[in-house]
Order: sequence, then structure tokens, then C-alpha cells
Amino acid sequence: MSADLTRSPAWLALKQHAAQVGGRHLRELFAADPQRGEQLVIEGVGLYLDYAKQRVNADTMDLLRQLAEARGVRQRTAAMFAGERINTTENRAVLHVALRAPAGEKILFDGHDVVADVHAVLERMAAFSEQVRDGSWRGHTGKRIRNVVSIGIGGSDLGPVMAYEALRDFSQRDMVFRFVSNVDGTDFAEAVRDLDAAETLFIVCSKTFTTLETLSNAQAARQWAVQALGAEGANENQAVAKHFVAVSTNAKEVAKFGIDTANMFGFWDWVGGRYSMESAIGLSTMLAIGPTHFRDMLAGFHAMDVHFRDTPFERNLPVTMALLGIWNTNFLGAATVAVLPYEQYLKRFPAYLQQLTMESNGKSVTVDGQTVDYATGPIYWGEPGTNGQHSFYQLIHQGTRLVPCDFIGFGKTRNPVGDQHDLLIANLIAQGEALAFGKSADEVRAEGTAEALVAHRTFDGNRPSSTLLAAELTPFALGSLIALYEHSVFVQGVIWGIDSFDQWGVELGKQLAKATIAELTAAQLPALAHDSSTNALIRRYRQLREGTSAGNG
Ligand SMILES: O=P(O)(O)OC[C@H]1O[C@](O)(CO)[C@@H](O)[C@@H]1O
Repeated sequence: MSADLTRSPAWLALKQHAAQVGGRHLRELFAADPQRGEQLVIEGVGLYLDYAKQRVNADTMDLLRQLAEARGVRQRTAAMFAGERINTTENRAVLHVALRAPAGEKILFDGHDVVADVHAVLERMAAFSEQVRDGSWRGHTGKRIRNVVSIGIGGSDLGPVMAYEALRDFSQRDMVFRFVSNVDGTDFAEAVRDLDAAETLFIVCSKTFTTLETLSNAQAARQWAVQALGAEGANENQAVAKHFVAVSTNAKEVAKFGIDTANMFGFWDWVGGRYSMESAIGLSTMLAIGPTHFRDMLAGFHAMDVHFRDTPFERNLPVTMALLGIWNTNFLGAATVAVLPYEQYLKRFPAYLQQLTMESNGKSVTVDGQTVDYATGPIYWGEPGTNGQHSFYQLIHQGTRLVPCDFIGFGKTRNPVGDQHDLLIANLIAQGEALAFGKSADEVRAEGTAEALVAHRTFDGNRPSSTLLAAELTPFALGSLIALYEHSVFVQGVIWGIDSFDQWGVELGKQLAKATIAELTAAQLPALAHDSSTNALIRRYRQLREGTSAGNG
């Protein structure tokens, strides 16, 4: 499988093409084609993608699309939408598209219509959200709920946090929303420090309901709430019933934890953790923005699903984004992608994308177990503009690494403050221009720069970027933006021949941590059989913990 890709005619043609075009400067590419800025652009679902500043031309895109055809992107997409078990290493279907399918649409999995199930849960979520938001759901002491603390980690946290931040301006402002994920007690302690337990609802989100971090935080929350409510003993279950709900696929473990399954919102095995924010995992989002806005967000996801499924590759946003990523990663040698939203509300979007992209495509074996002989998922990172400009953009402009950038901006801000929005977007546009075209030594000299500084003030340019623009950050726009990246990750995974829906790479660390806990906490230091570094760290931690560290010894 691995050699299949790098020996395939489509790959070899791209390699040859890269040798010719990959080295051409963006200045040349623009000079050769004055219409480039209007031609290397596609639009759909309210999103405008300008990829003219990527180091490609029309032939590159043709060859990349041929690669996508040859790798079966079309067939794999149809298989995903049809509910086939395309997550082969876990023998699971991958049906997050069903989570946002409109009521009445049918998607069958094992002969059963899952869309009807999805909407039944959405109805329950909506009814519950309305009760909490209008104050008819009361806490144990009769007070209305004013604080919501969502406990989860990974896909059971990053989506909800990101969506809450992104849609804050649509949220019920008299309610407080907090998110606890880390198994560092500080996360929990700071989240609840100023909250009244009588007004606090905890949502425990875990697909498996066995995740160490989440269960540990949920236990802490339970103890904190029960104690603060004075509900120890006979009243404990009643208090928990009013202040805890669960979101999970595992009713047995939810019940074992002590949450009444009547207060559980379910989802399904065919929803991957990092693809679950629009399932019941998004209950905190619905509580914040209300069911109507939540449905608008689902509509945005769905519109992008339809666009992805039905639009020819030439005008297909996720396919185009995916192919540009393949080009940069495999033919220009980029190891990373910077995601740069010029929209403060998207401040957690890069963190969200890190799990989506890197847990999905950070793999080095193909679906049939062969080690790849090509690069796969790049490293995603980023910060909202313009903060990044005063931090790491130096390296993007003048460093030795190639850092393709995704700029994201909106026509309107939800918070007009003077001319700040125009300033913000002027910066976004200027950054793409500066990266692409740079500033030659002659231009620097012509400005009267002292010769000794010319090299320092020269910008080579030829640094690729894409720019995504939309009218305004609404729930619909957010849904479509997320689905754009989801499908782009999927297309790349298909081309690389990897399973984008498993995450075996997180297991080893978890297993070792379990064994290490006992070694850190046993009254007597047990015999340690790790490597010498790990043994020394365990010993040193025990000394530090007990206050018996003897400095350098
Ligand atoms: O929802 P759960 O089962 O608690 O899992 C949380 C996260 O842990 C992982 O399995 C591994 O990090 C993620 O894929 C998942 O989103």
C-alpha cells in the first residue's frame, strides 16, 4: 500500500511537476498569470477560499485531483456517507455526517435509520436546555442553575470549549460556562472556586466513560457539590440527580458512577471522539446558545457535508484544501500548518484543530499495516491574529522553515470598536502578501537602508498561504468551517492510505501512567525496573513530593 502511493503514476507525475513548478517563486507565478488572484479561488457554503498564494498552478491542481481520483477519494467518501465500517482498525462506521443530517433524511447503519435516533436525542437535549435556561430546572436547594461546568477531555472537551468561545456572543450572558479537562487538580479547583454549588450543573462528557482524567474530575465535582450542598448520606443521590448529567455511549458506566441514566444523553459508537461536538457532547454549547442557534450550527455542518459529497473536485472546498496540504507536505516538504484566525472568538480553534488533524492523521502505517515511505499529517498550531504577528511570525517570514498558513477572517465583526476590524483585516491581507512576495534586497537598498542591514531586512517571500473569508462568524458559519476541516482531513487520510479515525498512539502512555501511579505513591519505594532515566525521575518526584529532596544528589 505504502509503495503503491509513491510508485503510482499520479504521484510520480506530481514529483516531476514539483521539480519544475515547486521551485518557481510566487512572484513569477503571479507575473505569468495576471488573473491568478481571481482564478485560484473557490466559493461555497458562504466561504471564499483564495489559494492563489499557494505555490501551485492550474496543472498542479489537475495532477493533485488525478491523485485524489486514483486513490479512491470518491469511493471512500461514498462509503463514509453510506455508513460502511471505514474505520477498519476499530471495525467502526464513521457517521458524524448523520449527526447533522436534517430530520427526515435517512442514513442506514446496519439497516437502522440513525438520523431518527440523532433527532430524538436532539429533542431531549433541547427540552433539557430550555428547562435550564428558563429556570424551570432547579438545583437541589431549589435555586435555578446559573453555572454549567462541562467535564471531559480530548474530543469530549475541545469542541465544546472552542464552540463556546466562538459563539460567546450568541450565548446566554447571565449564565457562566466553565470547562474542566486536565487531571491537574488546579483545573477543577479554579473552575469552581467562585461558584455556588446550589446553582451549578455538571455535564460529565465521555464517550467511553472510562477516561481517567474525566472520571477523576467527575469524582472531584461530585464530592465538591455534595459537600457544599450538605447532601451527604441519604440525600446524596437526589442532589446528584439535580446537579449532574452525563453524555456518553456507555450507560452501564454512567450508572456505576451514580448518575441516573434518565439524566444521560446518548450518542453512538459510530461517532469518533474528535468528531462529536455536534452530538450530545455539545450539550454545553446548546445550553449556552440555545437550541435554535445549535440547529443553525448543525445546518452549517450539513451544508458543507452536501457540498463535499456533491461538488466536483475543481470546486470542492475540502478536497482543494486537502490537496494543497498534500502538495505542501509531500512535494514541498512542509512539516507544519499554521492556522491563523483573525477573529478573537476563534481563539481556541487552532487547539481544536490540533486534535482533529493530528489525532486523525498522525499515523505512520497504512490501513493494511505497511510503514509509509512518505510524510503524513503535518503539525497544526496557531494563535489568533494579530497576536501571533508579534510573536512567531518572525520565523514564518524569515526563518529557515516552510510554514504554510491558513488565514481566516470575516467581513463583519460582532464587536465594532472604532476602526479596529478594518485594522485587523488589513493585517490579515498584508501578511499573506508579505509572505508571498517578500521584499528583495534591491527594494531594501532603494529605501536607503545601510548595506550592513540589507540582508537582515530582506524578505525572500515565496511562503505559501491560503485565505478563508466569510461574512460573519455565526453558528452556521462555524459549523461549515469545522466540517470543511473535517472533510479535508478525511481526504488527506484517504490519499495517504491511513485510518484517520483510530488513535492507537494515545494508548501506550496511558498504560504506562497506570503502572507508574503505584510507584509514585506506594509507602515504600518499590523495586523499579524502568530505564535509568525513568527510575531517577520517579525517585526524584517522590523526594520532591515528600520534601526530602537533597538538591543535586
Ligand atoms: O470521550 P472519552 O471516551 O472520555 O475520550 C476522550 C478522548 O480520549 C481519546 O480517546 C484519546 O485521547 C480521544 O480520542 C477522545 O476524544
